[in-house]
Amino acid sequence: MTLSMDHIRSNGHTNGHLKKVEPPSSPQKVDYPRLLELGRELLLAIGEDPEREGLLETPRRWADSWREFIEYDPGTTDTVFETSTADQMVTVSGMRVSSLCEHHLLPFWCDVAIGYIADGKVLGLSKFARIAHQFAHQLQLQERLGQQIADEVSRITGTENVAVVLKGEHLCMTTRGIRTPGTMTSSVMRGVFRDEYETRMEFLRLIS
Ligand SMILES: Nc1nc2c(ncn2[C@@H]2O[C@H](COP(=O)(O)OP(=O)(O)OP(=O)(O)O)[C@@H](O)[C@H]2O)c(=O)[nH]1
Ligand SMILES: [Zn+2]
Repeated sequence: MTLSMDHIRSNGHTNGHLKKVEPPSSPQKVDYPRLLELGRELLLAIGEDPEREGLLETPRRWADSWREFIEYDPGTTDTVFETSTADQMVTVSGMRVSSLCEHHLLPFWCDVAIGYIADGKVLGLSKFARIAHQFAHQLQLQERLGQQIADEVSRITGTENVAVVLKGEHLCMTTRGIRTPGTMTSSVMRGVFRDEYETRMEFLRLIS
C-alpha cells in the first residue's frame, strides 16, 4: 500500500466538514493453542531444541506475549467534559508507545504528540495516551498509526482541528537490513492545523 502525505492529510475531512469515523472495533482475540504450537514450530524451524531446559517455557511465553499485545485493552478512552472553551490549543506530547511493524513483525516505538482545539468538548488528559496505545497494539505502519489516532481524537471530541506528530524508531531498520539507526517523523494535520500556517507553527513549537 502506498501512502502519500496528501492522502494522509486529506483523510478524515471532506470540504471542511467532519467525516463520520466509525469507532474502532474491539480488540482481536488470538488463537492461543495455535500460538503455542507455532512457538514450538518456530524453535524447530531455526534449528533449536524445544526440549532443552532454557526453552521449555519459551513457546508459552511467546504465546503470552502475542496475547498481551493483540488483546490489549485500552480501558475507557472517551471521557469528555462539556465546556465553552473554543479557543485553547491543547497539546499532549512525549507519549511513548510501542508497536509492531507489519512487514517484519519487529518492534517500533514512537513518541506521540497530539494537539487539538476543543469545540465544546474537552477530552480527559489520560485518554490521549490510551488512544495512542490502543492503535499501537496491532500490526502497524507508523503513518497509519498517526492517522488512526487523529481519527479517534476527532471522533470523540467532535472537532476536525486535530494534529498528530509521531517520531519513531524501527528495529527493522536499526537491527536488520540496512542496520542504520534513524528517526522517522510523520505528521497528520487536520482542519486549522493544516490550513493555518501560524496555528501549525504554534503547535510544532509547543511540542518541540
Ligand atoms: N513508511 C513506512 N515504512 C516502514 C514502516 N515500517 C517498516 N517500513 C519499511 O517497509 C519496507 C519494506 O520493504 P521491503 O523491500 O518489502 O522489505 P525488505 O527487503 O525487508 O526491506 P529492507 O528493510 O530495506 O531490508 C522497508 O523499507 C521498511 O523500512 C513504517 O511504519 N512506515
Ligand atoms: Zn518493518
